[in-house]
Amino acid sequence: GNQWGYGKEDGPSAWHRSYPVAKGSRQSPIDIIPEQAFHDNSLGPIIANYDHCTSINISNNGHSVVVEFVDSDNRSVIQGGPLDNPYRLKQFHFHWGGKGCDGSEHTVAGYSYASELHLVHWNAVKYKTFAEAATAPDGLAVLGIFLKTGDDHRWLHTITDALYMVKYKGSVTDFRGFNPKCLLPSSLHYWTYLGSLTTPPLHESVVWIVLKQPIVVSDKQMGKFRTLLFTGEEEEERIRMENNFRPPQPLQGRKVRSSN
Ligand SMILES: CCCCCNS(=O)(=O)c1cc(S(N)(=O)=O)ccc1C(=O)O
Ligand SMILES: [Zn+2]
Repeated sequence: GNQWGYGKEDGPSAWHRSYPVAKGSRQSPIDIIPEQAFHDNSLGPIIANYDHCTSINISNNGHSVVVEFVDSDNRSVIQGGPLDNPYRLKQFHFHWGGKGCDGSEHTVAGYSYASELHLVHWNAVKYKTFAEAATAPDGLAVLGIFLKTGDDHRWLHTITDALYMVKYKGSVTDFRGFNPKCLLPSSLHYWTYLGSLTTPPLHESVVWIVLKQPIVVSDKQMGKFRTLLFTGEEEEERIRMENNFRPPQPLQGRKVRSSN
């Protein structure tokens, strides 16, 4: 089957065996070097219209914790910036490290953050389904937001307080009325480049928009992510969900652009 993970045997260095695109020319994440990014004045601001979003549930898929949204219309979209049209919000999830270790996927001049939030959107103007968009070169737009540790994040509690209900792989529970705009930093300045999913199937279908300003969360809140398990309730072995991040991949001559 498609069992992949973040362990020694099934982790990122082994993914290429089942997913040869892992060695492709536009893989993610990458190390972003701010001084080498191209300031593109034609890059407008990112506009996230999440006020009419409808969250459905929160789940543990064995790789991360995921909040899914209704994406049957354009009620919650991201547009502007490098995007030619609105992209629909489908889900968001996180990547994080272990106790005291950082776990972001993108790095900034070699610097890792504690965690990285990914808001996944798809191009419903050009493609009929998410699955079709997920394999198209301009099919997905993922908004990446760094998390650094410090004070408590006022709104992240809504998520961390629900994690005990999705401790085990395969668990899902209702999660209504959550608006992810409360997880955005005050500045929407960003870097953007063409890349891929950072988990199998690693499709090279993502326009990445990585915000420069991290949000601040507490160590305690990060610790709650690490109470999740990679393993299911029925499994004997309990493996703590942590270090679920792919390391930076070769830039292969790609240009990283920077908004003002
Ligand atoms: C049809 C196959 C699509 C698989 C990708 N699904 S996804 O929601 O875009 C996704 C993106 C990402 S990522 N890190 O944004 O590339 C990670 C996991 C998933 C997931 O499947 O949960
Ligand atoms: Zn992700």
